[in-house]
Amino acid sequence: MPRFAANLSLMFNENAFLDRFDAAAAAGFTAVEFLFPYDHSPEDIAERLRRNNLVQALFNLPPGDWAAGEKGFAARPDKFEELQQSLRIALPYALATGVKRVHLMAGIADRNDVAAVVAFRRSLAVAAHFFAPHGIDVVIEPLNKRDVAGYFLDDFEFARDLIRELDVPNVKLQFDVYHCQILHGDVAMRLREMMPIVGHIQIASVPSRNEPDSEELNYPFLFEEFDRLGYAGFVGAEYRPRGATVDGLGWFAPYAGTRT
Ligand SMILES: O=C(O)C(=O)[C@H](O)CO
Ligand SMILES: [Mg+2]
Repeated sequence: MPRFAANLSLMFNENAFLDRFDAAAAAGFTAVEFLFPYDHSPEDIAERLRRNNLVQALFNLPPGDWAAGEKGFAARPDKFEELQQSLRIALPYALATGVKRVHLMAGIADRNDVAAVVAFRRSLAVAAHFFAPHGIDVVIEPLNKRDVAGYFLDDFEFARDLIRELDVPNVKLQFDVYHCQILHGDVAMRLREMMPIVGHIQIASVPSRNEPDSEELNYPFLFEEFDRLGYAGFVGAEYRPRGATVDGLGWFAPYAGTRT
C-alpha cells in the first residue's frame, strides 16, 4: 500500500506553514514533504514533525531567488559556489528532520549546452558525495516546460541515462507522474522501466494539477502498480487542492494512517 506524504507547499495552505504539519497529521498523513524549509529554523520544523509523529519524506535544496524565477544552480557553470553553499545551508535541516532524500534542482539552462551538462554532472556528483556520509539520497526531477519554461532537466530518459552513467548509489530519480504524463505519457511502462533508480514519486491530476482523483490518469491503477513494482518509498501528494484541502481527501481515505 503506498505511503503518501502531504506536500505542505501546496496543501493545507489554509494554515500558516508550521500549522500545516498539525493539519496534515489530523487528516491522517504520516509523512510530509515541501519545497523549502528555509524560512523557518531546523528546530521549529523538527518540533512540528516530532509532536505530530510525522516523517519528513523530502525537501528541496535551496533554489536561489525563487520569486525572481531561479530554479536551482546545478546546471549553471557560473553558480558552482552557490551550489556548494546550498548544500551547507540544507544540511542542518536534513539532520534535524531526519529526511533521507533531498531534491537537487538544475536551474534554467539549455540541455544542449555542453557546459550546462558538464556543470550538472559535477553538481550532482558533489551533492551526492556531500550527503552520502549522512545516508541521504540526492534526487533529480525532470520538469515539464509548461510549468517551468527553460528548466534544464526536461526529459526522463536523459535523467535516467545520467543517473546510470554516474552510477552513484545515492543519486536517484524523482519520478513525478504529473510531469511524466505531460512530457512523455506512457507512465506505467516508464515506471516499470525506471523503478530500479526511483528514489521518490509524486502525483497530481493532469492537466489541472489537482487532487489525483480525476482527469487523464487512472491513479487507483497506478497506486496498485507502485505496489506491484515493490516501491517502498514515499508518494508525494504534490497537487493544488480544488477547494479546501480536507474536502478533497476522498482519494486518500483508504490510505490514511499508513506507516509501512
Ligand atoms: O515542480 C515540481 O514538480 C517539483 O517537485 C519541484 O520540486 C518544484 O518545482
Ligand atoms: Mg514534483
